[in-house]
Amino acid sequence: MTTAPVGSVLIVGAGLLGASIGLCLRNLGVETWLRDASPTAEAVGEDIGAGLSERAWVGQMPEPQLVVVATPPDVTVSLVVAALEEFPGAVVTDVASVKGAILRGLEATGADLTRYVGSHPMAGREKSGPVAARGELFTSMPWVLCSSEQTAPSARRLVKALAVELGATVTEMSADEHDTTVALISHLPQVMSSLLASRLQDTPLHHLALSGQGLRDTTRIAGSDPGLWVQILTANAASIVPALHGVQEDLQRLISTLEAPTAPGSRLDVAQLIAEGNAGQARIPGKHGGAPKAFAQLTVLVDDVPGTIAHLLTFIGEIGINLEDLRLDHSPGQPVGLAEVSVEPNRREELVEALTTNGWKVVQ
Ligand SMILES: NC(=O)c1ccc[n+]([C@@H]2O[C@H](COP(=O)([O-])OP(=O)(O)OC[C@H]3O[C@@H](n4cnc5c(N)ncnc54)[C@H](O)[C@@H]3O)[C@@H](O)[C@H]2O)c1
Ligand SMILES: O=C(O)C(=O)C[C@]1(C(=O)O)C=C[C@@H](O)C=C1
Repeated sequence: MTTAPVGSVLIVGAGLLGASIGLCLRNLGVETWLRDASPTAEAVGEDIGAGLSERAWVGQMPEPQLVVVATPPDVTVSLVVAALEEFPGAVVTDVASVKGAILRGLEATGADLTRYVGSHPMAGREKSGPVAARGELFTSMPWVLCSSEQTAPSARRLVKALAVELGATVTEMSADEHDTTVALISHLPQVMSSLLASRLQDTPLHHLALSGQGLRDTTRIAGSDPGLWVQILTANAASIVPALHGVQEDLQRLISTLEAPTAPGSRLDVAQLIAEGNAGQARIPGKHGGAPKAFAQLTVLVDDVPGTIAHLLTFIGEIGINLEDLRLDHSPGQPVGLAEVSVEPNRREELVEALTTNGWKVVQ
């Protein structure tokens, strides 16, 4: 990709997102520098191989071709403006989870935004900081680009090339369309997960010990950073509130129905509500951003000893079957794990046979 960064890249904010971008760029051989308000985050970023710490290499950082601001949303406007001023030859992007408030904040400063492109990788984790960074975080994940009326085509091309180089799939839309979209597909899930998990605060531990995968699936992102999410939710409140009203209506409907569960029509109403969930869930696209696709699953029993999962994955690769997804679980109190493997439906039978013939125990 000829338009990908060939000069150096400066990442401002060496946390989860910044260090993940750095790890990936370094793997691609791009000279990458890290700047963080926290000296520790900057040093850890360098230690994990996400880039060179500006503090540790005083005066040695060249003028970057691209600056990526990967800090919390509430400091993003001032850092973008500062980067545009400090590096007059560089394109500047940010990766904040809200785009409208940031664009309006930037416009209000009167800064020349021809070299600025807002962006948002739709990939992340419920953890913060450089230690949680992953070089492959963006592989096959969507990355939204929000150019403004002022954005120069060359700036847009460079940031698009960055996302593509990091393995992401680029979608372009206005900042406002972005914010309405993420209110439903990212911000509402965070709120629902947090509200659900908050119900567990007083639950006795021996009750929680019975939790199955359902609770884990629906509460993973409840572990997210409150400091970051207070900024995201308040900055996008105007788009989130209508989505919350929709949930409120459905909740009220369910409460009323379950208050009279045997009344005529109640069972149908409950079934309808669950079916509406089925219909929504089936519309979520699969891997690679393609059309929704149902993969076939099978569960393999794996000994809880080092290297077993690696053996299993190598075996699947060697017989020429593409692993579409993998989920690991543990049998409570047992020295075995359960590896749930997803493959193309037409390869499932072949895989089950190959695994069983070669001594693996397929349990489902
Ligand atoms: N966490 C996610 O899943 C995710 C996904 C996509 C986008 N984002 C966006 O990416 C941005 C960063 O999120 P994160 O999860 O990496 O957070 P993080 O807390 O892991 O990292 C943020 C880093 O920014 C640094 N920082 C704060 N103020 C600074 C300043 N004034 N100057 C320089 N550095 C400063 C912090 O010290 C920290 O190291 C946010 O805007 C967030 O909305 C997050
Ligand atoms: O997987 C997760 O931990 C996330 O929720 C990441 C997620 C998302 O909603 O997809 C969360 C917020 C970001 O702005 C982008 C990505």
